[in-house]
Amino acid sequence: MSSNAPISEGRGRSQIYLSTRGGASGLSFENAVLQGLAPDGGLFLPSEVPIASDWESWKDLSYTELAFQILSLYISTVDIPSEDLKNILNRSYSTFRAKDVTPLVHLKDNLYLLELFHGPSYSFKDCALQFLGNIFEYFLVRKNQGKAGRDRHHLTVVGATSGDTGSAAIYGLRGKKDVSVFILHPKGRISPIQRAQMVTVLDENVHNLEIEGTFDDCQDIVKAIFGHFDTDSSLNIGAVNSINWARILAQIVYYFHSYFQLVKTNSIKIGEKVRFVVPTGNFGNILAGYFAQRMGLPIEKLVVATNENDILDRFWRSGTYEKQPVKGAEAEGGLETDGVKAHTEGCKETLSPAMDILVSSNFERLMFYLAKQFALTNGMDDESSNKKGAQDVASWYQSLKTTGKFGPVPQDLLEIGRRTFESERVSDPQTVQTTKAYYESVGYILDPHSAVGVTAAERSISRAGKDVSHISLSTAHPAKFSSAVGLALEDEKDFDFEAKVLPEEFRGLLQKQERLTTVENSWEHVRELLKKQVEEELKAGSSS
Ligand SMILES: Cc1ncc(COP(=O)(O)O)c(C=O)c1O
Ligand SMILES: N[C@@H](CCOP(=O)(O)O)C(=O)O
Repeated sequence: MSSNAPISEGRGRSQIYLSTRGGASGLSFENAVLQGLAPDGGLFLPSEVPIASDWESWKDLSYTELAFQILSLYISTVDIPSEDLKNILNRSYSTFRAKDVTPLVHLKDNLYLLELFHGPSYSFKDCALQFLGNIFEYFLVRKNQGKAGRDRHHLTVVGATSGDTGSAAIYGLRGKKDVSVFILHPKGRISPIQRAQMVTVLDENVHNLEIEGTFDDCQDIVKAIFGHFDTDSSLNIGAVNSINWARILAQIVYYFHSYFQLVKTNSIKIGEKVRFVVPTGNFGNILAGYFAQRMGLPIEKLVVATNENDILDRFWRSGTYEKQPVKGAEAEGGLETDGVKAHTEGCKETLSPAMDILVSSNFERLMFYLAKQFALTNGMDDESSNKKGAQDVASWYQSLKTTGKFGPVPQDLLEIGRRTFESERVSDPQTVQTTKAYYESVGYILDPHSAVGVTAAERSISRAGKDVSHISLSTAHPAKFSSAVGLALEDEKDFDFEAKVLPEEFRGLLQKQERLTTVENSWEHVRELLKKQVEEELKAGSSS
């Protein structure tokens, strides 16, 4: 394993972090992870994407050995010594129910499904959040050695969820010392099981806040809190959403792992190109695929699969990134879902609620790279292209904030992106149809997000042909979305949700004791609540 990235300051440049908006550079992995969001509102990125020139030699590694090889390219041994990183990875994936961590299932012909939901909370978020929980703990233990009471570094984690990040983060951080966790979710807009997975966790360091609004409102509140936190505050705010670089990093692993699984079953020869299809909301999962490709994995295309909240699909078609109210549900034969069926302020409630997102955080990271590559093709050197990329991103995101849109971006820049990305928009009726079709033809029960992906994969196959293998990412277990799955399969003769879908862990969950707070849709309000609660926890901690 090696990286052809040049070395500076004794580390690979891929182990030093900068902000997409140019306001921060030279950060260590530890600082990038603990800060979460850059002070200029940008997102952290490695200064360079490492090329793994001998990635093929990783073929027979176990999931955690592979994770170690990949993560070592981005984390210096100063940040985490190798033995410690290996231990953290072993612990993070020991909680998964599948031996392979992320098994690959053959659906039909050249279509494979990558099951990412075998972690504790039954969604793909566990693949990164078990790891993030453990590295937060690792950094805190190191910082707090020999310290007591108020001198200890306390991390206040604030996250927004449309249903899955919340429970994965809570499971990764519950009961951990020196951490308080606050998770914001949109009231009535997540499935009953997703809600119960969060609000029935009664550990004292876990706080669920429900907001009258959409996921984007929750995400905006989180970003505002990061942007406005008083510098003299005792609170060190940490991020669990995919704005945190560690989330993206850990997700790169399963792109390589699933590729090797195809090689090992002789479905492809090593070096052959494949397509990945990714149900997309905040653009974190598919961005990890982009890193895998840049590192050398033979990916022909990454297919973005959106539901009817389709800002990304519209971007790939037009080059303009624009928040826009979607048409009425009735116009497309919209269907009642796990929550409310109406849509407010442009965000429609669909059968795949975790993807009901208007603005995709991580798209900013991709835009940085596209702007940078565009600048390189125009003759700029590496340093100037970094500056130009950051300037473009800062101005696009300023425009998004003030006008609700940016673009159209230059056509040549869009074409650079289109070399790697394609996109598909999948409606609710199409999601239902695919769920039914796969149940009837191969007996597989897809969750609605994975059904969005498989629908997009079928369209991609019709373009790319039968010779290109497709790996479609399955992002959640169907039991989390009983109404949507029931809606698709209720007429099937032998379908029995309780017997065929519901895991033991979910039985009785909806009847358990709950703890949550309803909060006004205002970041100032949430900040005050946070400060008060953390102060109480710190007082209790220093007196115990
Ligand atoms: C089940 C499920 N599928 C897909 C997505 C979209 O993933 P991403 O936000 O990484 O694009 C999410 C959440 O974001 C999710 O919870
Ligand atoms: N779908 C997510 C939304 C948050 O995305 P993240 O990947 O940025 O944490 C969820 O389920 O919460």
